[in-house]
Amino acid sequence: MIVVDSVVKKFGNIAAIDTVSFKVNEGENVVLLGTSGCGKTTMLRMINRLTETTSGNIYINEKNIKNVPPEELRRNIGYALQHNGLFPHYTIAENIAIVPELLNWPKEKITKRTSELLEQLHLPQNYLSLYPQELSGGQQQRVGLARALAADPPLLLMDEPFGALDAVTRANITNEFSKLEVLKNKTIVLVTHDIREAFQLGNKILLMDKGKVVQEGAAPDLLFNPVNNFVTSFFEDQRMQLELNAVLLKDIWNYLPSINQEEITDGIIDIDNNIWQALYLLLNKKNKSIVLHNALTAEMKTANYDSLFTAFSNYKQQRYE
Ligand SMILES: Nc1ncnc2c1ncn2[C@@H]1O[C@H](COP(=O)(O)OP(=O)(O)OP(=O)(O)O)[C@@H](O)[C@H]1O
Repeated sequence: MIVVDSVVKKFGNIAAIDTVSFKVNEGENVVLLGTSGCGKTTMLRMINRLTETTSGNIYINEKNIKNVPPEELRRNIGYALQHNGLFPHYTIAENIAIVPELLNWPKEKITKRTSELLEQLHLPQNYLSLYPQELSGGQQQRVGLARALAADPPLLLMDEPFGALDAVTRANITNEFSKLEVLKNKTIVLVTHDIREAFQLGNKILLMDKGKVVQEGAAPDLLFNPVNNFVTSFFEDQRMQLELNAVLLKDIWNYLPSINQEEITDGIIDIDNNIWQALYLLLNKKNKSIVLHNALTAEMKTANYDSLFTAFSNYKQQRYE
C-alpha cells in the first residue's frame, strides 16, 4: 500500500531522514520506533505531505504522492496526534465531524457516523455535546482517534497517540486500542518511543536512529536476531519485560535454543532459571520423563510468557507441596 523509496529529508545541512526505504502492506500495523530526534515524526509527516521530501519518492497505492494534491491525499489518510489537536471551542460532535463537513456529507450521515464512532470507541453518547476540556486525557485521546477515523480512511497515521497520557492510562488505552474493531483492517503507521507500545501494536517495527532505519522486523526478530549492538542495547533495559509481555511463544519458536538432554536431571528442568529451554523441550520433544510435559497444551502456545510462567509455577508448586 505504501512504498517509501530512498527518501531523504534535510533541514538546512542536517539530514533528519537519511535514505530511508520501507514498505507497508495493506492492513499492516507498522511502528516507527526510536529515541527523540531520530526522525520518526518527520518520516510520518512526509506520508501525508505535511512535510515535503528533499529527495526520493513515496507511493501510496502505486501513485507517487508528489502528483496528488495534498488535500486530496489527506482525504484518504486519518491523522491522530499526541496532543489530540481537538478544537477547544468545538463540541465533541463538532470535532469528530470536521472531515465529513469538509467533504460535504449530508447532515444525517454525519450524525449517524459520529454517534457510531463514539459507541465503537466506548464513549457515552451524551459526550457529544460536551467540550474537550470536560473529558479526561484518555477520553480526549479517543475523540482524537474518532476524528481521525470519521471519514473511514483506509490509512491511519498516528504520532505518539498516547504520548500525553500518564503511564497507567497509557497502558490501558494501548491495550484497548489493540483490540478495537474499528481499527481492524486499517493500515496504520504509528510513531512511538515506547518500546512496549511498539511491541504491542506493531506487526512490523522499524527501529530508527539518526535518520536511518537500523532494523526492520517483527518484535521477535529485533529481540532475538538483532543486526548490531545498537539494536541489542536499545532493548537491553526492558528485555525481560518485553519477553514477559509482548512475545508469544509461537513468535519465538524458531529462535529457541536447543537443549542438551544431559542437562536434565530426573526429567526436571529448573523452569525458574531456564523457562525458554524448558518450554522448548516440553513442546518439541514428547519425552514422558519430563514432569512438566502434561502441563502444556497446544493452546498455550498462544499464551504470552507471563501467563505461561504463572501456569508453570503453579504446576511446580503443586507438585512439590
Ligand atoms: N521543521 C524543522 N526544522 C528544522 N529541523 C527540524 C524540523 N523538524 C524536525 N527537525 C529536526 O529533525 C530531526 C528529527 O526530528 P523529528 O521530530 O522527526 O524526530 P522524532 O524522532 O520524531 O523525535 P520526537 O520523538 O522527539 O518527536 C531533529 O533533529 C529535529 O530537530
